Amino acid sequence: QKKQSDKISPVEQKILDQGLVNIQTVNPEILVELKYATPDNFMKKNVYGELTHAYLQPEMAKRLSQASIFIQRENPGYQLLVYDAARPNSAQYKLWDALDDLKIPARSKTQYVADPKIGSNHNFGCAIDLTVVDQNGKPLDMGTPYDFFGPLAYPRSEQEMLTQGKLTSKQIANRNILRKAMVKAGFTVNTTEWWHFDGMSKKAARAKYGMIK
Ligand SMILES: C[C@@H](N)C(=O)N[C@H](C)C(=O)O
Ligand SMILES: [Zn+2]
Repeated sequence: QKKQSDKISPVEQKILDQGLVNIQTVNPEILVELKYATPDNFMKKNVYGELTHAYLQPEMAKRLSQASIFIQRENPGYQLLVYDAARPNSAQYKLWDALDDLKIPARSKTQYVADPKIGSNHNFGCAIDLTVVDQNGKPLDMGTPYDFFGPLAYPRSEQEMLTQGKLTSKQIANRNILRKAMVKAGFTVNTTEWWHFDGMSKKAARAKYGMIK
């Protein structure tokens, strides 16, 4: 992973002013590759501008740090790699609109991107997208890439995918390494995205925190 610049941009200063923290200041062992701040994402463009660090609410960052410590203790050499954390609601609209270009039917859109009018837990600094890397810094094989929008990525469909020979037991075991650490730290699993974890319900996040615009 590339060394991130230490410079704090105005958009990031606003996020810090809302009380969020840079997760790498809480635990520098957590790796970050903010996909939406690069063209390497499903929209093939940077939609984050000068937001290049991963921010979370302090209690979420603390829990993520616990998950990282757990992963490293149980699997020496492995580390968490964060793909996304706090996401401005303005970017949520861009993700939502981009699903139309992928021809995702309107009725299925919320399985993959939360409706920006309601807001995603990412918009409150209470959700994380991440994977695990091995001792060589290589992401574990989870059966699909990040933001693969379809049943192969659904935790709820893993047994079916295994039976159909579309996922291997090793790929499911790799997902379980990530899930075990995140659940132990108090996060909940998303049924349609193996990489996405929530720290609380959307209702609770909205009641407790302000939206990142
Ligand atoms: C788009 C994907 N990375 C994601 O985070 N989806 C969830 C459902 C969200 O937008 O909250
Ligand atoms: Zn997510």
